Amino acid sequence: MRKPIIAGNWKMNKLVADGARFVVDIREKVPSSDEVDTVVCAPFVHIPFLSEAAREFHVKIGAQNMHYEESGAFTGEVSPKMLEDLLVDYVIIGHSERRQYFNETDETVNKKTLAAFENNLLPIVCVGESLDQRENNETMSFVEGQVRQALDGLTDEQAKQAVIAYEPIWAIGTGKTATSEQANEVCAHIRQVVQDQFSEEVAQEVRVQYGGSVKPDNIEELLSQSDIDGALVGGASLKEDSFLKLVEAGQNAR
Ligand SMILES: O=C(CO)COP(=O)(O)O
Repeated sequence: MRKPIIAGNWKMNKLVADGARFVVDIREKVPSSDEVDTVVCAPFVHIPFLSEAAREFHVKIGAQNMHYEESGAFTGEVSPKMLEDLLVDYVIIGHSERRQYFNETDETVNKKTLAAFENNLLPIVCVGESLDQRENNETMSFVEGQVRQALDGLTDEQAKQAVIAYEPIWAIGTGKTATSEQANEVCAHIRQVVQDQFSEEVAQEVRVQYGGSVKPDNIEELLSQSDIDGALVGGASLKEDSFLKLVEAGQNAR
């Protein structure tokens, strides 16, 4: 049985004091990580405080990006070693906003995914098609290509621990959620791709999240699907009460 994983992606929101208040407010209300993994993916400037505030509680802290090199002349970048040093647990890799606005490619996504494991970070690898691709029936082949390239070179043990977030671009921040059947169909396909690339055992363990306009009132339906193991949530993760409802749905989904 795969443990549900609910991750909030704050994107470029919240000042440090607001982020700090958020985690201090929720940390005692978050259920045990035996039941559900609860992750807050915050901008880098929040991370030193948040990882300290979350320690000894069941909130895990994630970054939203990183470089793949451990150090060097890469002005403005943050390395996986730096995140490991701050006891960060997860890192989002290849979010569609990074692919769209910051030249993230399948090749850099792969390098970052490998670098995450080398530095004791768990990657949340984002994949998903555009509206054009969906309308042209390219969803399955496009997502398959993204998954294969992202996970290329991982060992079976690493692939089992990876999290893959299926986020159709047309459903992000638009209020348009994929129907739970549409989302499940692609998540099941992703699992099949992982099975072909690695093994059935890996495919049964890898966790696949759905992301794109997930809210307290649609999450239960999404998590009731056979191949959706969690959610990666933007807008609805920014308020404490709404985020806690999402986490509660994750806890009840087991
Ligand atoms: O991009 C997302 C999470 O990474 C989804 O964002 P929304 O939940 O705001 O649609």
